[in-house]
Amino acid sequence: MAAEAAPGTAEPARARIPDTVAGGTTILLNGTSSSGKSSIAQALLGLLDGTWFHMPVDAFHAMRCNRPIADEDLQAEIDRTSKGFHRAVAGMAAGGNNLIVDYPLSRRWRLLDLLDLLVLEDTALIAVRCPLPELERRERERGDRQLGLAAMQYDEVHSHALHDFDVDTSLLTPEQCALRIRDFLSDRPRPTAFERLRQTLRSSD
Ligand SMILES: Nc1ncnc2c1ncn2[C@@H]1O[C@H](COP(=O)(O)OP(=O)(O)OP(=O)(O)O)[C@@H](O)[C@H]1O
Repeated sequence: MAAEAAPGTAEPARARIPDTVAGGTTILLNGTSSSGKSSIAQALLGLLDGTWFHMPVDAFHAMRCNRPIADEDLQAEIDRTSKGFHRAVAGMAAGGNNLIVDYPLSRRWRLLDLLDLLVLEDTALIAVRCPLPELERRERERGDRQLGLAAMQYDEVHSHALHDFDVDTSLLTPEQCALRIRDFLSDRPRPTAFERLRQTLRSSD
């Protein structure tokens, strides 16, 4: 696809930043590794009206150079990438884009940071749930994830308890989950989970 729809003006003084209306929707799929976030995101891309972007945090980790990282530096490296990812998501949303964000809130600071960056009323927080034995079965079957990763994330990922909508991928296919999320989006209650979480988790600020 062309990167430009039509040539822009060559005259710098006449250049204008396009007035893209913000107010797109951000769907945040929060679940452990192997819970089925990417599969649901792919199904949603084919289902939702309008233009949507799938933003998985994995794509940002994949951009990193291959230089080895010392064990003691690994967490700082992951945190830096996560922090940058949050701001990239917020930037795409600020441009007026609709987003499907595929991301485990496996550390509390990630949620707190996103509560400060995203437009609370435009964000739909979806819990992608799956029982641990099934997650471990998927991990073994796919073979491309560290064994035990889902178990490590399991307790923290949904620990703030509050979401706008839940799906259980041990009971539904990705397509069924996507259909339910689409139906939920067509009539979203307010305040959103993000609005309520901001109120409770940030009330001491
Ligand atoms: N609803 C489902 N029912 C059965 N299997 C599923 C379902 N959703 C995903 N899977 C399988 O589980 C595995 C992980 O799926 P997926 O990559 O979508 O998860 P993920 O949450 O994005 O994982 P990660 O965060 O590790 O990238 C895949 O092998 C996929 O086929």
